Amino acid sequence: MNALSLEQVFKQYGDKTAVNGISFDVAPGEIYGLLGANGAGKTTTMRMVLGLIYPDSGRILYNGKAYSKEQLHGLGYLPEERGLYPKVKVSDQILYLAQLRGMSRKDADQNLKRWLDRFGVPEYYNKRVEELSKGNQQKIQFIAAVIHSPRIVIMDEAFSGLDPVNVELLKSTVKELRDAGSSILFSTHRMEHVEELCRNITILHKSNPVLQGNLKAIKQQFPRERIILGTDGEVNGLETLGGVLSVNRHEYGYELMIADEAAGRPILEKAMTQTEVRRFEIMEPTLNEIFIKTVGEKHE
Ligand SMILES: Nc1ncnc2c1ncn2[C@@H]1O[C@H](COP(=O)(O)OP(=O)(O)OP(=O)(O)O)[C@@H](O)[C@H]1O
Repeated sequence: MNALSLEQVFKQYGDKTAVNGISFDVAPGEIYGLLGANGAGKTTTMRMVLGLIYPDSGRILYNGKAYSKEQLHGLGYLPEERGLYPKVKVSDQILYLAQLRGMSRKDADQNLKRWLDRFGVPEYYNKRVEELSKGNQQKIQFIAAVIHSPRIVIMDEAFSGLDPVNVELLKSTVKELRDAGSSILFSTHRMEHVEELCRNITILHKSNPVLQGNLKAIKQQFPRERIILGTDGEVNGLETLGGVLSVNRHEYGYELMIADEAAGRPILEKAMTQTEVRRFEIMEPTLNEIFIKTVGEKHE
C-alpha cells in the first residue's frame, strides 16, 4: 500500500488557484520529488499533506486512511523557512517538539543525543540556537523533523544554506531514512539532488502538474541533443556535418548540439580521422534541461 496518496487535490486562495488537481502516490521507502518554479504550488501541496491547510476538493490518504490527529505523529516537516526559537536551548526545543509528536522525554533525549553524535556536534545539546551558524541551525531543524522517526517526511529545500560537506552528510541521512522505510516528499530547485535521490517526480507549473512519473522513463521520452567529444587535438569541419546545430570548443574537446542522434556517427568518424578521441557520448538530457523545456523559463 502507498504511504501517501494524493487524488485530484485542488486548492484556491480567493480567485487564485494555487494547486489545480494534483495526484500522485509515494511508496514506503521512496523519495518523491516535487518540482516547480517559484509560486508553482509546491509549498501549498506540502502544507496540505501536513494537514496545516485543507484541500478544497480531492483526497489525501496516509497508508490508505484519511488525515487524523494520530497521523500527525507519523509526519515530519522540514520547512523552507526555518522555525526554531533563537533564544531557546537546542535540547529544550527539540525535546518539546518531540513530545508534541507523541514521544516520551526519555526516548526523545536518547534520539537527540544519537542524532547530534551522528552529525558530529554533541556539544550543541546545551547551546542556544542563536549561538549556531546558519548551516548548523539547519542540522538542528533537520533533527526536529525526524526525531520521532516519522513514516512520512516532508522536506522543503532540505539542503539550502549548507556547505558541500554538510550537503553530503544530510543527503546520506535522507537515503538512510529511505532505506529504513520512510517515505520522503522532497522539494528543491537543485535538479542534481533530485537526479540523485528521487525515483518519481511531479513538475508543477503555475499550479498545474505538467510532467509526472518515473524519472528514468521521463528522461527516455526526451531526445538526446548533446554530444560530448573529448579529443587530444583540433577537429575541423564539425559544423558542416548534417544535423549539427552548434559546436563549442572546450578545454577537453567539443560540445555539440545535434538535431537527432543520427548526427552522432559522422561526428565520431570525422574526429577519428583527425585526432585521438578520448571520449564520445551522446548525452541523456539532464533534469535541468528537461525542467527548463517543460516550464519554459529560467528558475532559481
Ligand atoms: N496564504 C496564501 N494566500 C494567498 N495566496 C497564496 C497563499 N499561499 C500561497 N499563495 C499563492 O499560491 C501560489 C502557489 O504558492 P506556493 O507557495 O505553493 O508556491 P511554491 O511552488 O512553493 O513556490 P516557491 O518555490 O517560491 O516556494 C502562488 O501564486 C502564491 O502566491
